Amino acid sequence: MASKELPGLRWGIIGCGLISTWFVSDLVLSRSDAAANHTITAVGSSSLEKGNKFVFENCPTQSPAVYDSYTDVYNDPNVDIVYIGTPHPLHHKNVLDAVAAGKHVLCEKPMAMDAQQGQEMAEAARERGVFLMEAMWTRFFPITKELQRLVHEEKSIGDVAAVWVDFGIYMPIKGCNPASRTASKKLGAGALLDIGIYSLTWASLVLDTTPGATPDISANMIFSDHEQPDDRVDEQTAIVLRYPEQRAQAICTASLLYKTSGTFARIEGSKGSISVGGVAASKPGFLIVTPKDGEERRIDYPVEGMGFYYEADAVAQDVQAGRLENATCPLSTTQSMLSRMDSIMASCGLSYSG
Ligand SMILES: NC(=O)C1=CN([C@@H]2O[C@H](COP(=O)(O)OP(=O)(O)OC[C@H]3O[C@@H](n4cnc5c(N)ncnc54)[C@H](OP(=O)(O)O)[C@@H]3O)[C@@H](O)[C@H]2O)C=CC1
Ligand SMILES: O=C1OC[C@@H](O)[C@H](O)[C@H]1O
Repeated sequence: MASKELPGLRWGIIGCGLISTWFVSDLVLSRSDAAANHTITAVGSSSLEKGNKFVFENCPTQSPAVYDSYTDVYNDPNVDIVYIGTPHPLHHKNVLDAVAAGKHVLCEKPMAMDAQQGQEMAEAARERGVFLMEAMWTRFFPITKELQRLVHEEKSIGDVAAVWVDFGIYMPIKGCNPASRTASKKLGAGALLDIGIYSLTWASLVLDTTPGATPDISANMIFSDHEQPDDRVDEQTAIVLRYPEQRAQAICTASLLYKTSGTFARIEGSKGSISVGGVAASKPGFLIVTPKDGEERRIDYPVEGMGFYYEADAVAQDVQAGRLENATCPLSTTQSMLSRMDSIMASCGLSYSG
């Protein structure tokens, strides 16, 4: 009975790859704490066979229209919002096409390949009057909100002086299928854009306390060993962010050469420290709060499924309320992350253009 009062959202999914399988499985998960009702009404894929298999395997309780084109999803009147699960270099076109058809959009991370693309996408959505958000799901976990409350509201570790964040996943470029998005530069391969974005996000969650303020950034990359310099992408990236006014710094790393185990972030403050751990820096699971003059405590946050429904529920509430952006992941934040990645890539000599 109660679920009838929840906002309902009808999703069109484009791209039937890995992330879309995770996302729709979570959308259709039966949950006691659901804050929205999600229906998958359309799926767009490169082939009908792939689209039908995707539905059968990941959301068999749904009866979406399955199309062998993305355009049909954008034009389907039964779709409120398009979820974009294609490789990053396609996001710009996919978002602009969906927006032009008047659809709201949730687009996988990174929303764009650079800040200029991001700006164009944001402007297009604003002009068309539709909702747009980057699917930075990590920001929506209850544990992430609790960390922010502890650091910024309760000030449980005092003034923060340093943040370390590491996202390592064992996915060396040479071990991947050269045609896959995790190896091919044309499809956006590289550690910074794929996983470094999460390390930068955690640093931002803790240290971006003044709206519009930008840290000084320096960075270094270790590149894949392609023979042609133009084909190389970063296999490891190390970034230093300095916030001189706050007397604070962050060290953010991303690597495709090892898997980070357990704790992936540590925040040091004048009154103690907080460590954050979990499956990976994209999916946090526990906090360890260590006050200088108190007892250490560990707080666990188990989630059902993967946890993509937190962002999806938030989006459904925004759309129902007529908001065009989400307060937890506004377009200005996406833009700021894209600008930081632009400057990191430029300083390290990595370019995806052309
Ligand atoms: N939030 C998260 O935790 C995660 C986010 N991601 C993000 O999602 C995006 C997709 O990643 P992932 O699902 O791993 O990628 P996959 O390669 O597994 O899937 C991408 C899908 O995009 C479609 N596609 C359209 N054009 C192309 C093309 N030229 N080459 C390849 N695929 C194409 C294909 O679907 P079809 O044939 O059906 O059209 C393909 O299956 C990335 O931007 C990535 O950063 C990825 C993993 C986890
Ligand atoms: O969470 C993640 O882990 C694996 C990556 O390849 C992916 O894109 C990222 O979002």
